[in-house]
Amino acid sequence: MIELVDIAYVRSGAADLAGAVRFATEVVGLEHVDGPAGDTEPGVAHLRADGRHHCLAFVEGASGVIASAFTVADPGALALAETELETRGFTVRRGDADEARSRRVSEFVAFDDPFGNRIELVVGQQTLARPVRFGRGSGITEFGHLCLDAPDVAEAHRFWSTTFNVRASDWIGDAACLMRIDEVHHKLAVFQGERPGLCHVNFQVAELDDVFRNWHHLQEHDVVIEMGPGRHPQSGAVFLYFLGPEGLTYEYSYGVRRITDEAAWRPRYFDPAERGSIDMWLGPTQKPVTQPQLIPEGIHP
Ligand SMILES: CC(C)c1ccc(C(=O)O)c(O)c1O
Ligand SMILES: [Fe+2]
Repeated sequence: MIELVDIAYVRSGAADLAGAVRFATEVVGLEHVDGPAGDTEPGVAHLRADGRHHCLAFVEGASGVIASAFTVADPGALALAETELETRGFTVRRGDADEARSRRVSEFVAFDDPFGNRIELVVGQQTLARPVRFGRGSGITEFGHLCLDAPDVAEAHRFWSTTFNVRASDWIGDAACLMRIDEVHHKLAVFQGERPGLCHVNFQVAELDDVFRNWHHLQEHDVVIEMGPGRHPQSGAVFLYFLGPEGLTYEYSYGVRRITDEAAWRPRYFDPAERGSIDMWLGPTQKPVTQPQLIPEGIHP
């Protein structure tokens, strides 16, 4: 069993790098770490939401998700994870020094989950001591969760829960499974989708008011709102999903549940056909747009 400590980052290709960064900073509110005072790496932009050096990196090139990353405790745990994955039949590749540097980690390995989502396990993710210089006052407090697509959600849960310390917190029938790796109701979700890809990235905001202020801001900037404002009965969070450039769906949410009594929690099964199973406020719901998984030839960017 491989112990994940936290989510680390999402790495995405961007056909229009400047446009993707502009949206992430001016609309979403993230910090562009490599801005005027930052260290620059040609063709790569790092976006920050919390203590992590970045939680989103755009790499100039074809649109699509390159990888979704999780931290493990230390180099020993990474070496054990590498062996464990290979024993289970996965092809695991060690990132080289330049790739690790670009990810601001000391070491990482990459493999594809059984559905073709590229996953990276990292150690030594860089923390920045200085406060986040948010691009706008959207109220972001942290990178909340990431959601992947898989054609068979039950099978995806089987993979994640038997390979990693990942537990189901709640199910939305065969449409989605919300999974935790710590007290937070979910840091990983899987949504049913034909092909691998990134369903969305989530950012927690400080106040309920932030969700509604952001909603107005998005509307003023003609951003496509995919869902919300609404409230998920699973985590109890008030949510807002919107579509950014490069086909990347962002979610703001406020008030995610923490599961503090691990022994007492039992996953619940919501019926996706029940109105209200995704939004307790009964607003219109739709599957967020998925950013397709890029299938890199040879070396991952
Ligand atoms: C619609 C998706 C999979 C979903 C469902 C529930 C929550 C939540 O309880 O917070 C999410 O964050 C989701 O992204
Ligand atoms: Fe979400």
